[in-house]
Amino acid sequence: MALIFQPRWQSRVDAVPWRWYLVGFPVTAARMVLTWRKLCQNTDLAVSRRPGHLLIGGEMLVRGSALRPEPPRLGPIRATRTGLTARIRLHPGQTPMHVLAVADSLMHAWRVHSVRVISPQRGHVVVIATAHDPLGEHPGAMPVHRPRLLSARLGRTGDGAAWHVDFRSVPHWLVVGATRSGKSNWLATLITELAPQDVALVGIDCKGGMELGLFSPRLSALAVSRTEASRLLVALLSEAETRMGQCRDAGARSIWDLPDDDRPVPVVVLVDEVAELYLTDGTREGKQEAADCSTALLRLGQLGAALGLHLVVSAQRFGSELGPGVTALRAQLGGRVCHRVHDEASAEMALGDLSPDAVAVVQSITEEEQGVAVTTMGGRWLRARSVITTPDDARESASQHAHRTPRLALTGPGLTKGSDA
Ligand SMILES: Nc1ncnc2c1ncn2[C@@H]1O[C@H](COP(=O)(O)OP(=O)(O)OP(=O)(O)O)[C@@H](O)[C@H]1O
Repeated sequence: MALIFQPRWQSRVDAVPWRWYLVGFPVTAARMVLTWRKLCQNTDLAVSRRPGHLLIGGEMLVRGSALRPEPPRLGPIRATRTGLTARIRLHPGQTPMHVLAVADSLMHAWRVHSVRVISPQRGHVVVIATAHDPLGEHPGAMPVHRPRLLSARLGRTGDGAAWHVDFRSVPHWLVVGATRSGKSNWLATLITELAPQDVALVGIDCKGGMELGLFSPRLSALAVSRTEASRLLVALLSEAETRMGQCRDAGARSIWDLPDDDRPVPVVVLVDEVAELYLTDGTREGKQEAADCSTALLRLGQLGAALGLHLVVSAQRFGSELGPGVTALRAQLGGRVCHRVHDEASAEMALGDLSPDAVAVVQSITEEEQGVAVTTMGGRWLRARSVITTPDDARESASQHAHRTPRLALTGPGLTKGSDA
């Protein structure tokens, strides 16, 4: 394999979107200035002013400027890496909602991919335009970065920023998507990002371990059937109780308040296709196992955040039809990622309780947009796309970081230990 060394300055220069700065931006800015008056007239953003002087005599005489609708003042237009920003001074009586209402017209007139409107100061709005859909391109490899513990960079968001998942701020996640929508790739990217960190990874993959088995060397435990999953979840609950006792003895409210040397390793529990845990074969044992799994997952969701036990649950559908406890578990999974889904109900289950607007956006994701998802971030929703992690990348990362796999006292009889799977 030939290694090509590239100086750091050169990679920085290559990363600058020169074409946009030199050609795209000047053309778009000129288009904005030239079409501004007409655009405002057509969208009712322009308002008519009274003429300057009005004099009425015996024989009527009217003086003053003709009634000409005045557009709001378009301030400086600045280029950004992904598009541009422009400041607009509103007329008296106008609010940011007036500009927001015509965002679609701005998008078409300026020929940009999307337009957002924010109001950093009363009487002004800033329009943020994105030139091209950053999620439409192949996401490519992510630049090397030093992740914060329990944080992972998964790809890019629709406004061109890095897509981060941080378990310290959002402890549990639900990942929904139809088949071939990109859920497994998302999980694989997450695991690849967490693998170099001092974190224990535990897998539950009741489809025989076909997805998470790739990461066996880096998993502290892997359950590949519902019976194993039920035992593993019980073992995790007893780990939660041990941690609770440890925190209680030290007078700490969470493991993060414990001294560094005493702090137990954070655990991320990854559940691939959670429906497999809930579906029963009708037997008494099957029903009992499903109920045990449901209760244990719910308790982990309720207790885990402070104890460094985190859940990532992936599902094609995640609704009350799976069984009792699902809606309560969903309420614990504050982080949401919803890929393309088959029906509105699935989008509603994933995002409806957090953001009704996002449900419509999920339904616009096409089959070609594999890996594109709508996610919640800092109280708002965003479109985002994960980078591609191939099975080879997954295997390589797992074996490269296998030595970091913490030993947890979780493996009971019948449980598949990660490195033996
Ligand atoms: N971020 C992405 N960008 C481009 N292609 C992607 C992305 N994520 C996934 N894909 C492609 O989409 C296909 C399906 O992805 P994946 O296996 O992750 O879907 P899935 O939702 O897990 O499907 P299933 O439920 O059937 O396992 C793969 O061929 C993968 O290469």
